[in-house]
Amino acid sequence: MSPRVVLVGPPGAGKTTVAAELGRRLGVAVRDTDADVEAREAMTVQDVFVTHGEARFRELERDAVREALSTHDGVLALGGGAVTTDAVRRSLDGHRVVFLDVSLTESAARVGLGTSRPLLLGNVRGTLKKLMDDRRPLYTQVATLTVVTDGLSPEQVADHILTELGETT
Ligand SMILES: Nc1ncnc2c1ncn2[C@@H]1O[C@H](COP(=O)(O)OP(=O)(O)O)[C@@H](O)[C@H]1O
Ligand SMILES: O=C(O)C1=C[C@@H](OP(=O)(O)O)[C@@H](O)[C@H](O)C1
Ligand SMILES: [Mg+2]
Repeated sequence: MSPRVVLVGPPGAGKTTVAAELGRRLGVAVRDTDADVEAREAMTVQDVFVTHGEARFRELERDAVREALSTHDGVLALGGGAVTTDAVRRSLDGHRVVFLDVSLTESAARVGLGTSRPLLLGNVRGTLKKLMDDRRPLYTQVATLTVVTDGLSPEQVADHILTELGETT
């Protein structure tokens, strides 16, 4: 069993939102590894970071990705930092992986000043810039398709992915 498509990309790229749209269009189930970690730990991602630290979050995330890649056959959204874990990148080999790309300006606007992304607390734009610069090679490495999402609605992003993947709904 393998997901129909896996979405990667930085915070604000629209992974969670576009996964839901793709799931609706394809009529398949949707999973998000952040939600899987939250369900397993019975706390928010933010609380996992505060209580157990980022290293523990990355282990839980790695396990959630492995589990979803082998048991889920719908659409799968990863957290933005999942690709920083070597084992996650290796596990994505052979899967259909879409990199949702986004500019710093648009990502910062989408993420806003909300506190739900613990890594972005404080200087949102500066932290996002460093994180996007550092991770770009990793997103590119795992992706089988890249979609630039600036100026597109989630529905338009989903359209584009379905067309590129040769899926008709
Ligand atoms: N293509 C888009 N255009 C405009 N806003 C978007 C788009 N995709 C997502 N958003 C908004 O940006 C925010 C972050 O989206 P989300 O799906 O949580 O991103 P991610 O999971 O990649 O961090 C949400 O408020 C969402 O409604
Ligand atoms: O970029 C990151 O390291 C993170 C992104 C978040 O997911 P989204 O990319 O869905 O916001 C979430 O996994 C956590 O806050 C860490
Ligand atoms: Mg998300």
